[in-house]
Amino acid sequence: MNAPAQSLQLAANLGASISVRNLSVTYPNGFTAVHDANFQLDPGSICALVGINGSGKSTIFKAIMGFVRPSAGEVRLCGMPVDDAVKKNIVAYVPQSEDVDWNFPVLVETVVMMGRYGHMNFLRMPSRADRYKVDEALERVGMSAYRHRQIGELSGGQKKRVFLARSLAQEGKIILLDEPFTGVDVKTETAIIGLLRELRASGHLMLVSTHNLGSVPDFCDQVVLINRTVLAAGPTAEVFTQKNLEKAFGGVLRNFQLGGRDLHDDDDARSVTVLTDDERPLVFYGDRPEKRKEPDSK
Ligand SMILES: Nc1ncnc2c1ncn2[C@@H]1O[C@H](COP(=O)(O)OP(=O)(O)OP(=O)(O)O)[C@@H](O)[C@H]1O
Repeated sequence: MNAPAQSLQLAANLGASISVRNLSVTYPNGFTAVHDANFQLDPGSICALVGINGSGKSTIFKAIMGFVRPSAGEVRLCGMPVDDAVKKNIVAYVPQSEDVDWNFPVLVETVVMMGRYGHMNFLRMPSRADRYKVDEALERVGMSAYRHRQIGELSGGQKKRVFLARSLAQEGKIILLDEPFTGVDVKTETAIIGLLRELRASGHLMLVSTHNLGSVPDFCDQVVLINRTVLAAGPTAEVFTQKNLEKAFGGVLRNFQLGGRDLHDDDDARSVTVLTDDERPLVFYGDRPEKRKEPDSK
C-alpha cells in the first residue's frame, strides 16, 4: 500500500468524527452564544474554526468537550454522545492561554501526565506505559529538556507545546486547539503545524480555532466559518472565499483581500492581505508561514 492509501486506511480505522447538529448554546444569563449550528468533520483532517471575537468559537469547543450543555441540538463524537466520548478519552483539548492559571505550581512533566489520568485507576499511580507516553509526547514537541521546570516559568510558545504534549499523551483521536498560534513565533507555529500534519496522516481529526487567517489555506483541509451560527462549512477551497470571509468578518477586517484562484494549486498566488495597525499591508501567502512577506514594491 502506498503512503496516501495507508494514511486513508489509518484514518478509516481511527474513525474520528465530529457531528454538530442544530446546536444552540444559551448561557445561564440567557445569552444565546450559538444558534442552530451545523457541521460534520471526518477522520484524517485539520479543520479551522474561524470567526470574529465573540462569534462562539470557544463556546463550540466547550460544547464538544461537554463543559456546556446544548440548549438544543446535539454533538456526537465518533458517533457517540459527548459524555461517552470524554469518558473514553476520545477527545483532547488544548485551551487558550488565558484559560489557564499559570501561577499554579506544577511541573511540565506533571502537566503532560495529566493527559494520562483518564487511562489510570482512581489512585492515579502512573504505570511504566504512562511514563513512556509522557516521555514520547515531550520529545515530539521538543520540550524534554524542560520537563522539571515549573509551567509558569515557560514562555507562551513553550506553554502551548506542553499542552499539546498533554493532548498527545492522552491519545485522543480528536484534538481541539483553541488559538494555538496566539503569541507564538513563526518557528513554533511551523513546528506545531508540522505536528498537526503528522497527526492527520495517522487519522486524527483536529479542530483549530485561529485568528491567523494567513495560514488557514496552507494547513487546513476544511473550514467552519461562524458568527453565532455556522455561516459556511466544508473544504477550504470552497469555503475560504472572499465572499464568505466578508460575511464572517464584515467591516471588522477592512482592507481584507483574498487573491489568486485555486487554493491547492502549487503555482497559485492566492493570498490573504490584511492591513496592519500602521496601515502597512501584510501579505500572507497560502503556503508556508515562513514565506510571509510584505508585498512587492514593484
Ligand atoms: N459564561 C458565559 N456567560 C455568558 N455569556 C458568555 C459566557 N461565555 C461566553 N459568553 C458570550 O458568548 C459569546 C461567545 O463567546 P466565545 O468565548 O465562545 O467567543 P469566541 O469566538 O471564542 O471569542 P474570542 O475570539 O474572543 O476568543 C460572547 O458574546 C461572550 O461574551
